[in-house]
Amino acid sequence: MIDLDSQKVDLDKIEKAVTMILEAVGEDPGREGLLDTPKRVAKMYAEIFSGLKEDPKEYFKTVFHEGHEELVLVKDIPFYSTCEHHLVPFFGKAHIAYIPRDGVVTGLSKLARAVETVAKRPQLQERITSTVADSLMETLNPHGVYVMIEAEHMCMTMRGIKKPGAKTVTAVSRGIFEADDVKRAEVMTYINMN
Ligand SMILES: Nc1nc2c(ncn2[C@@H]2O[C@H](COP(=O)(O)OP(=O)(O)OP(=O)(O)O)[C@@H](O)[C@H]2O)c(=O)[nH]1
Ligand SMILES: [Zn+2]
Repeated sequence: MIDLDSQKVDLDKIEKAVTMILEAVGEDPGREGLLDTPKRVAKMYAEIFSGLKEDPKEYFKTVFHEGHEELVLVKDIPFYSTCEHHLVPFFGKAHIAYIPRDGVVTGLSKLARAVETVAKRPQLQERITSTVADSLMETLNPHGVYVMIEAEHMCMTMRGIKKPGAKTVTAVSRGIFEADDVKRAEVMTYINMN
């Protein structure tokens, strides 16, 4: 499904950059505890940015014909992403709803896989929200898609304005959810339900 050859990340380049950062902040990259750090960080970046060369739309090619034309909602999907402005984490939960057209549904896990792929890039919360919604609209052509993401940004918590606990909510409505206030209110009720 995904071309693994295109996944190559320049680990050596990251290692050199991390060594330079350590030197620049006044650390000694040669001390015992830091010896393997550039290598570890390179591996970590390859992992947390692995979504850059993946296409979330690929997942929605797994479809079933179920005759179900009512709401499908997968909620509370945990995710971890990286803020593109500061390269520190932001994390939270994604909720994805859609109303299938002609009974075409995708695998439930594929919704979570799409979030995972899109989150594993240098990101903005708004872009994760709209990319997931648009990928689903473009592949499944459902009557509508509603995506809501709630997250805490470490760049607002551990540095800068330092407001731990502040939550950012982003939501995107496509298709019927844009036009139909009742449908949108219904899905928001389900998302807020325990
Ligand atoms: N819209 C949006 N902004 C984000 C996201 N993640 C981080 N930011 C913001 O990006 C902005 C970058 O602002 P700058 O003034 O360029 O950078 P800065 O001086 O480090 O800003 P402060 O965080 O206010 O200290 C900050 O306001 C962050 O809160 C996100 O997912 N979406
Ligand atoms: Zn940030």
